[in-house]
Amino acid sequence: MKAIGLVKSGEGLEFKFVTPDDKLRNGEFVYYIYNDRKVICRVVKKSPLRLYPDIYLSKPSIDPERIIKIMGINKTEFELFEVTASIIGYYDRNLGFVNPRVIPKPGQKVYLAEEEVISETLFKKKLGEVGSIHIGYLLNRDDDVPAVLETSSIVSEHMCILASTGSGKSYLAGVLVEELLKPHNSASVLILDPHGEYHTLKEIEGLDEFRDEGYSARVKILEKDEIKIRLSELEYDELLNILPNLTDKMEAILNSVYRELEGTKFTSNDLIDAIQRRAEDERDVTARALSWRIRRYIENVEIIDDYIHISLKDILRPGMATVIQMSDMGDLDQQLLTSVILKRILNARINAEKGLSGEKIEYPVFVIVEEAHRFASRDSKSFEVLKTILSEGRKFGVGVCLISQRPSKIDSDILSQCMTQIIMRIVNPADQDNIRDSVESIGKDLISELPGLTKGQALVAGVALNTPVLIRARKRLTSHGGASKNAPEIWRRYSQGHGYSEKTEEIRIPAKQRRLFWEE
Ligand SMILES: Nc1ncnc2c1ncn2[C@@H]1O[C@H](COP(=O)(O)OP(=O)(O)OP(=O)(O)O)[C@@H](O)[C@H]1O
Repeated sequence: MKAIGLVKSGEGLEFKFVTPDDKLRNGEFVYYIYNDRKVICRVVKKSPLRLYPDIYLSKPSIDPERIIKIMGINKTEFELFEVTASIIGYYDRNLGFVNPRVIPKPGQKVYLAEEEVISETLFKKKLGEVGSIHIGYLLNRDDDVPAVLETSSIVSEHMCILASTGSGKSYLAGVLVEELLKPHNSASVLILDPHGEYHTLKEIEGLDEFRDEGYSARVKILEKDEIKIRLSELEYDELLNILPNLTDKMEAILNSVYRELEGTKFTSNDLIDAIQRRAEDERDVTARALSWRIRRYIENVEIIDDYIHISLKDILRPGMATVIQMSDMGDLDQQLLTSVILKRILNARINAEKGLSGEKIEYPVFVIVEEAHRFASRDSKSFEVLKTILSEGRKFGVGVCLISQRPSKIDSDILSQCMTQIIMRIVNPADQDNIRDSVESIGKDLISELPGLTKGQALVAGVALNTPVLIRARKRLTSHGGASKNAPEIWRRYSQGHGYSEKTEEIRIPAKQRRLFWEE
């Protein structure tokens, strides 16, 4: 235990101490002793104790240190810092952080929190422990002090990764999936990937870190043609959403035929036949117009099929991540698919937990939704189901990680249910305000760090750890599928006649993995 400074004064929940340590940074953790307990504090401000008089600084050609020497002033005074620290509290296993409400006395020693103190107090889980996620390292340390999240908290109480574009969100999400697929988690993960950034996770299958006795993590990549939703699985509102400009009369007919066929595995022809049966005669304009719309629109939505249906058991399994690549789909298809899949996952979990009949998934599931503002805004077709999962999913073990560069577009009720937040560099002022409002647990001092973060750095807060920390993401074990393109490099290769090939090797999907659906 080595003291780094002595307390100067204090008030309320903050105190000041003086230190010669020029490496101590904002956000760093220090402690003082109270009743034999280590009271953890966060450095929130640091400034030189004594400033050089302006006159010394007016001549850049003369080193101010020389002037001080000539004048016989003690130089060390100018090398001391006054640091303001905010008290977090001592850590109690049952109560969490307890603020002793006693500020340290002037002259009392302040210590830099050692790695063991940090891992015991800031994080709920130890590195490599069952149910732990090694997300990165503390940002304010030169040495690698691991930052660890608790898996069960993110699955039961959801999380979000928010940042401006290019800040490293999907890179970090890749780290998260890697951790979830390590043997000590063996999670069941589904990734809804609208940009095709996660296929490189397939490399996991070739790495030793994801194997253990009897365990070997799997990653499935599903492309557009491999994903189908049976028409009869759509709810009435979803069906209505696909058919534009229905008159009231058409809507009334559609509603009544839907109710008639509900619960059966009906096809678009069954719908049309039922409409015709209701028509007054063969020339009934409304029935003909409605039938035409069904042929024109429903049969054109590529992911909807009369017979084939994606089987949840094929895509959700412990120790497996499935990436649904939606990059070749239109917006409507992406939202419908998200809505239907999430609804079925929730229902299958409810069925399993409550012992009801129907499709069941017996284990918790973690779903990563990239570009979440497109799926969790009020006008999205998948809004309702996401809202339900975010508010009720915890009871049934359906966890969600929302990833977005436009958090202000995500419905605030949904965002406020993400009880663990990873926030990276955010430049847009509207998004900064939105985060300040929706993330109560983070103090102003930490929010003010956001614009200054660089790629891969993040503020992590919420229930998966004991107190907010600034981190740098750990290095990925797999390559990153969303790496920024180096345009001049590519142009030069082309112009020099070498052509261009991505560095990342093509990820081969084994033939047996294509057997994903069942046909009835
Ligand atoms: N921790 C990191 N270490 C090294 N490189 C990183 C790290 N995080 C991100 N990068 C690199 O930065 C670039 C942008 O990262 P990433 O694709 O994760 O950003 P993003 O926030 O998801 O952007 P977008 O919103 O455009 O999808 C990539 O080239 C990635 O390889």
